[in-house]
Amino acid sequence: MSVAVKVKSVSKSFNDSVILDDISIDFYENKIYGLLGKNGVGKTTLLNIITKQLISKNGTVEIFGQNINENDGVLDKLCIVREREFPESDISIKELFNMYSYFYKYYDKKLQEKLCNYFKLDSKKSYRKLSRGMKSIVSNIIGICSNASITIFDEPTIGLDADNRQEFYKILLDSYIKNPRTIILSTHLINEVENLIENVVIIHKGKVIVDDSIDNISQKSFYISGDKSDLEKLKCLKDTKPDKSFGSKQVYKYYGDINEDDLKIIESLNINLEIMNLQDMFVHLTKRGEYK
Ligand SMILES: Nc1ncnc2c1ncn2[C@@H]1O[C@H](COP(=O)(O)OP(=O)(O)OP(=O)(O)O)[C@@H](O)[C@H]1O
Repeated sequence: MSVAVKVKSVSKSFNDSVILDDISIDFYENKIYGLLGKNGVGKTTLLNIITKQLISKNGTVEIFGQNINENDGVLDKLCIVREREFPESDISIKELFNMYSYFYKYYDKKLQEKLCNYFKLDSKKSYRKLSRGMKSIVSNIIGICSNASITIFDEPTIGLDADNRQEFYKILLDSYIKNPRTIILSTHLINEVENLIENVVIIHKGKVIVDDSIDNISQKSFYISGDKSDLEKLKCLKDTKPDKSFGSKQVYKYYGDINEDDLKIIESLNINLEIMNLQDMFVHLTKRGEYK
């Protein structure tokens, strides 16, 4: 499997505040990634560096093995869309679509028309006059129809109602099945993408703290519950606090490998092990100190 985007030792600071600290990530070809992180962690900054809209202090970005600073041409393989991508000029939606269809070699005009009808988008309308949600729909149509080898959606469902959010993910998956490519979804709405993404990258405090497949992650993410006196015997929970306590019962969230000794204790005592969902795992790994 070849690497579509290679981020190697990238760092970025703004006004002496380190946002990305020596980050390295391989985004593989034809996989769907979830890029996750709390507000202000640097997801957009990273995407801007990958798309050369921002220069990093050090490190390199390669697209299909080509350094973006040495070969501008490789950026043609990449499409990034976000709600605020387009200037607030009086350009019509149709003109915007035409611009993109001209730029992307495999742009799917037929699908664009189908999606415009489906979302009741009048392409003669000025982009500026669209609602926030409709602007997101325009961006998403461009991203899907671009058929770019690497397509990046930065918060694609901002402003969309629940129905349109579901529809977007369905259409994206359908398009991906017909034409597999590397898709990076940067989002806060983790529950929505959990069944769509194959790999997860989590950025926290300037570092990549998780870069793994959903399958591997689900084998390491657990709710562990039982009697306090039994749970105290587990080494993996040492120095951690329970998430919930009810009388003598406790529930812990745990991310990591469980050693053989702990597994034996779990089996022999009445300790319950359940797979934790991605959102809870994310919150668990990125939680801040107690609010006082
Ligand atoms: N041009 C800039 N000048 C100064 N600071 C910036 C600039 N761009 C981003 N930042 C700061 O860098 C940090 C990371 O911002 P970024 O937009 O990359 O975060 P994010 O993870 O995408 O956040 P969110 O999820 O809230 O959109 C923030 O503290 C932001 O204020």
